[in-house]
Amino acid sequence: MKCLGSLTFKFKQAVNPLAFVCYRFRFTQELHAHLNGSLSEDTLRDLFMENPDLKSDERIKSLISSFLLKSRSLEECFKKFEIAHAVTVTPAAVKRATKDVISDFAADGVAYLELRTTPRSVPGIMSKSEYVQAVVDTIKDVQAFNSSDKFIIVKLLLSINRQESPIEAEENVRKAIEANAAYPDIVVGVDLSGNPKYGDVVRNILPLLTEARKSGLKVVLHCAEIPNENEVEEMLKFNADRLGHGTCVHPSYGGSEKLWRLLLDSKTPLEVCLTSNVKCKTVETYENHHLRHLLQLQHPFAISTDDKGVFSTSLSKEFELAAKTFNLSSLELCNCVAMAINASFASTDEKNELMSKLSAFKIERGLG
Ligand SMILES: CNc1ncnc2c1ncn2[C@@H]1O[C@H](COP(=O)(O)O)[C@@H](O)[C@H]1O
Ligand SMILES: [Zn+2]
Repeated sequence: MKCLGSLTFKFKQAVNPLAFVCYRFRFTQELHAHLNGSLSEDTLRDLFMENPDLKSDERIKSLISSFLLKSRSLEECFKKFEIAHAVTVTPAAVKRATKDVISDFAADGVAYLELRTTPRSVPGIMSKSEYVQAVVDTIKDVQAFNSSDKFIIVKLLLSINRQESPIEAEENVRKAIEANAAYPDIVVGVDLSGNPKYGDVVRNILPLLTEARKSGLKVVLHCAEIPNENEVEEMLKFNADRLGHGTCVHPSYGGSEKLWRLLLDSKTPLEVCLTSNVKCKTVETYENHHLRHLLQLQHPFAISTDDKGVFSTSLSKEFELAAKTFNLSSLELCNCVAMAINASFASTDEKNELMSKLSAFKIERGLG
C-alpha cells in the first residue's frame, strides 16, 4: 500500500509496459470521467454496506450484483447509473466516492484528472449545493497533500443531464457559475451528458451553455453518440471547447460529409472512449472505431475512460487498447498524452508541469 496525501491506494499489477511506467512516472491525463460511472465494484459494495437503509433493500441488492454484468446496449448502461446513484445519497457517501475514484486514477498513473458529475439532490438529505460542496471539498483535501513526487491535479466539470427538465438544467448551470466563482482553480467547466435519445438540446440547453461560456466556464458536449443530423450540426457550430465521443459524425457511421467537414474544420478535440463505445454498441468493433480517421487526419483527441466502473476499464487499459488496435508506437502514445495536455482545462503553469513530466518519461525511455 502506498499513500498519496490523504489517499491510500494499492498499486495495481501492471497490464503492459506503458502502464507500468505510467504509474511510476504518473503523467497521463484523463479528460472524460463521470464520477458515478467511475465507482469501482469495491467502492459500490462498501457504500452499500455502510448504508443501513440500503442493506435491507432487495431491489438495490440485486441491482448491485448486476452492475458489472456485460452491457448489451446504451440503454442498459444508463440503468447502471441508477445503481451508483442509489449508494451516493449523502454528502459523506459522495465524499467517499470522490476520494476513491481519484485514488483509483492516481494508482493507474493519472497526473491530471477532469472529473464531471451531475449535481443531485436527495429530498430531506442532501441539496445540490451540498452535493457539489462534498465533491469540491474532497478535491481540495486531496490536492492539499500534493507533493513533487506524489501528485494529482483534479478539476471538476458540472454536468447537465439532457433527460432532466430545462429548469433542472438552468439550476445546474447556475450552480456551475457559482462554484466557478468560489473555486476558480477547481470548477472549470460544464458538460452536457445524459441519454442522447432524450431532450431538446438545441432549444433548451445550448442557450444556457452560452451563458455559462460568457461567465468564463469551459463547455464540453456529449455529441453524436447516436445519429441526429440537426442536433449534431448545431453542436458543431456551437464551438464547444471539447466534444465527447463524436461517434456519428463521419458519413460511414451515421453522420454526413457536411458534419465531418464541420468537425475537421473546427479542430475541436474529441474525447475518445473506446471501451465505452464498443460496450454500449454505438461502435461495432475496435478496428472500426472512428479513432482511425482521427489518427489518419491528425485531428486532436484525448483517450479517456468515460465510466471506468460501468465498463470495467482504466486509462492505462484504454491506452493499451488504442496501441494494439491501431499499432501505435510508444512515441505515438506520448503524442496522444501531449494532445490531451493541450486539450485540457489546466492552467498554463499546470500544462508546463505536465509537459515536463511527459518529457522526463520520454527521456527515460529514449524517445526523444
Ligand atoms: C455511456 N455514455 C454516456 N453518454 C451520456 N451520458 C453519460 C454517459 N456515461 C455517463 N453519462 C452521464 O453521467 C451520469 C453518471 O455520472 P454522474 O452522476 O453525473 O456523476 C449518468 O447518469 C449520465 O447522465
Ligand atoms: Zn461520457
